[in-house]
Amino acid sequence: MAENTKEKILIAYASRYGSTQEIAESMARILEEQGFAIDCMNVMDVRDIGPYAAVVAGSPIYMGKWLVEAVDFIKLFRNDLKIRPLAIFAVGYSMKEESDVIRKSARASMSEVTMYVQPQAEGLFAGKFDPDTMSQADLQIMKMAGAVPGDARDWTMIGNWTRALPSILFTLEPED
Ligand SMILES: Cc1cc2nc3c(=O)[nH]c(=O)nc-3n(C[C@H](O)[C@H](O)[C@H](O)COP(=O)(O)O)c2cc1C
Repeated sequence: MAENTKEKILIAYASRYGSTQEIAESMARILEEQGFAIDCMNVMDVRDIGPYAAVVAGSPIYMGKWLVEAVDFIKLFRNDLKIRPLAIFAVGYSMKEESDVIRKSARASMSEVTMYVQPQAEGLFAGKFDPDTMSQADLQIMKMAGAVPGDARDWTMIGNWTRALPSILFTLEPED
């Protein structure tokens, strides 16, 4: 049983086909095991940031950008997010391959967000392409991009990033 602080953390995600939701839920389980109280919910269901000591917010990348509801969430709550620790993460199929160019373009998907807030941690995770769950329009785009179906989520990487969060988010500022 973890003996950590009982700080309450919000994990807010956007997700069109569920793969980012599953990543958020796995983060929630890990942080709960560490003793935190977690609310994990879609960004569209968040009404108030007030009860939370810290926030983790994530979105899949579509056409190089976060989903609009995730950006709207950050914009709407930016004043509350500025005064508490924040981590953000992006999920994209391109990240199944490791390269500086890919990481750079994935980080660029968060530039709309980092215009408003300054997160203490940023995560970039590979996502999932499941043709069976996708709209025809989205499927066509993925096919045109030459994407090969598969689940590239790296649960070890996601777990390691999540386990490191508390010490990053709750590091006390030195007193002067
Ligand atoms: C229409 C479309 C556009 C996409 N654009 C990108 C992209 O620009 N960069 C990227 O890395 N992944 C891209 N992806 C892949 C998604 O980010 C990936 O499948 C992700 O896991 C989906 O998350 P979700 O299941 O939570 O919606 C795209 C997928 C679709 C269907």
